[in-house]
Amino acid sequence: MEPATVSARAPGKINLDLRVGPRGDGGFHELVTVFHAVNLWEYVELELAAGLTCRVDGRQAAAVPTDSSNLAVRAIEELRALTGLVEGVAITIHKGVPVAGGMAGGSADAAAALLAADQLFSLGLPLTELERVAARLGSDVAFCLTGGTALGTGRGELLAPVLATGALEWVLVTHPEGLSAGSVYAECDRLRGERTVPAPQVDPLLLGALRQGDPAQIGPLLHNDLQPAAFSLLPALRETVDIGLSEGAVGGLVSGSGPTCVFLAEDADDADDLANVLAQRGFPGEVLRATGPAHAGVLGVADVL
Ligand SMILES: C[C@@](CO)(OP(=O)(O)O)[C@H](O)COP(=O)(O)OP(=O)(O)OC[C@H]1O[C@@H](n2ccc(N)nc2=O)[C@H](O)[C@@H]1O
Ligand SMILES: Nc1ncnc2c1ncn2[C@@H]1O[C@H](COP(=O)(O)OP(=O)(O)O)[C@@H](O)[C@H]1O
Repeated sequence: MEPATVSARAPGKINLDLRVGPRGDGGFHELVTVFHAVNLWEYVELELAAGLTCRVDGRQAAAVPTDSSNLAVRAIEELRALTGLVEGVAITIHKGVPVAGGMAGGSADAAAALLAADQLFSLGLPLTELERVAARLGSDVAFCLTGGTALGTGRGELLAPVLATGALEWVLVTHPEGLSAGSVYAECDRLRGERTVPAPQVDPLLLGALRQGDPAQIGPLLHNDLQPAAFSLLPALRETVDIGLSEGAVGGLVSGSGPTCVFLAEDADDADDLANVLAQRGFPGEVLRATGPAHAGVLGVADVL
């Protein structure tokens, strides 16, 4: 008997290093990025049902579409096209990652839906095949299938492991206004103007620091080429980053296309202290604690038939 319900979870991410090359012909930019998943989770439950439906609850759920533009719905549709599946599925998403926050929450939903569907329908697809499907859904989806700490190249969808040790302790400051990745890349292009942009390269010092697992070394090496564009579109973010750094973070920056700002602390106690201090500063968004690396996975099979 096939299980009737399967749940999976996938983490949100921070870009520890995001190097943006020139805009390519397809409109996408060549990237080199160090992805780092943290324990803010997207939970996706799939249940055998008639038709394909989607329900969303949790953080900022009202801002998430439930129609065929939802990335988890698109993930199931892509799998159906690939495998010839005809069964219907009811999708329930529980959001923990800020929406349009530069932390890949929608991508995590797509990734968790792929992991759960593979189990629900006993597809047994290899990771490489799931990554191919993921890449058709968005640049960050392939990383969200596994999480951890990884090097992304191409549009961000080509992955290689990064040798990283230890846990990293983060404080996150969200922003109530979302930023779309497309508009931030466009702003990055506008700010660059006619300047020649070199091929992107990861900072080897950061890779060395991650191997050591030393936050004090890692902090000053955090880098995001999209940060000036995010500051240009939402100037208040500059002050948020400055405040986090002045309150004792060992590093801080905008995550991906923003607007979430992330701060690295020396250890868990320092991160708790920093979170308490930042919570008093009256930012318009939330102050959250997170730890990385975090890993995606199928949670459990509930055989309710
Ligand atoms: C900026 C990053 C950094 O990890 O993450 P977020 O901040 O969105 O989480 C990613 O590159 C975003 O990935 P994702 O959000 O999956 O983007 P996609 O849906 O693939 O693309 C949305 C739009 O972003 C732009 N885009 C995306 C990836 C890339 N390498 N070059 C681009 O120029 C394109 O304009 C594209 O139409
Ligand atoms: N399952 C989903 N969860 C969140 N957003 C989604 C989802 N499916 C589609 N979207 C759309 O994608 C946009 C960006 O999503 P998200 O992944 O949260 O942010 P980011 O690209 O900044 O990491 C949202 O504004 C929303 O309209």
